[in-house]
Amino acid sequence: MLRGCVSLARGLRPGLRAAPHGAWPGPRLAAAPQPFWGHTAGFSQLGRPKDFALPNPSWSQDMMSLYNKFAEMAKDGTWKRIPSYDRSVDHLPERVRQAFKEVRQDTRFFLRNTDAEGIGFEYVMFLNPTEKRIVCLFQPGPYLEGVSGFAHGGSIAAIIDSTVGGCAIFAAGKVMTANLSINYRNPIPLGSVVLVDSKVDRIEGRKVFLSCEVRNVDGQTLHAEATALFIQLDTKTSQQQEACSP
Ligand SMILES: CCCCCCCC/C=C\CCCCCCCC(=O)SCCNC(=O)CCNC(=O)[C@H](O)C(C)(C)COP(=O)(O)OP(=O)(O)OC[C@H]1O[C@@H](n2cnc3c(N)ncnc32)[C@H](O)[C@@H]1OP(=O)(O)O
Repeated sequence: MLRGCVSLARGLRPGLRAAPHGAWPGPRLAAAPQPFWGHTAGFSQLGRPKDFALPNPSWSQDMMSLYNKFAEMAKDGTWKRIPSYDRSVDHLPERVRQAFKEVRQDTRFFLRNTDAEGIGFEYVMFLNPTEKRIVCLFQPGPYLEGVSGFAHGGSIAAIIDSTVGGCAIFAAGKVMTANLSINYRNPIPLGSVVLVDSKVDRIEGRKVFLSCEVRNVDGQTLHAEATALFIQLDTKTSQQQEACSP
């Protein structure tokens, strides 16, 4: 099974290649609380608060097996684990966060909206900078229920949006989702593990086009497939591989 997972992670999307990165505040948001994911620039975790994208006791054997496999592949730099925090601003490198000292303190990143382990979004993302691709290992907990026993479609959309969003940020800096189109093919059982495999297809001016597949661990079941369009908000901050620097 694990072999299947790895081949899935490596070869699921042979057509998908390459990309850079970035983040957000848009012109229309200038007067609003500053959004920020723009800086792909540093998936760094120096001096950061709790990193949620690390194993915890709620992770199933499948989740751990996949995590260990990707961690192994990360040793040569092919893949990079993306740290994950409970506030969006904490994803920014220190030098960038300094500019956000005035942002409100009561916010919470949607996918990390609970401290309890295992009941909500359990996930970890790995970035392949060369392929401009992010694979997210996702274990939906019981608080994500939609149809009895299965993950709510909105929660699936959220994890897809964030995974392709990570790719778009990496490729283009400050971005926002303009379009997300999802075909739900098979329900995702709560507590199971799926791979959300996303990549940048192409960039045309400010438009970043991406695609994504959600499959089970052996790759045989397609749970969902999606396409997305992200719009780059600030071309001046566009960066390419800087985000990959440690
Ligand atoms: C969080 C921590 C991150 C840390 C980073 C590292 C860690 C990575 C890990 C994890 C990453 C997590 C990432 C999360 C990701 C979540 C993202 C969201 O959910 S965003 C919320 C939902 N989206 C909105 O609320 C947008 C609302 N819409 C707007 O604000 C605007 O419409 C916007 C900015 C999208 C575009 O507005 P304009 O004024 O800048 O640009 P215009 O001129 O309208 O469009 C530009 C071009 O794009 C086309 N376009 C725009 N929208 C389109 C659409 N829906 N479909 C097709 N084309 C569209 C237009 O036709 C135009 O094309 P022509 O230049 O004329 O060829």
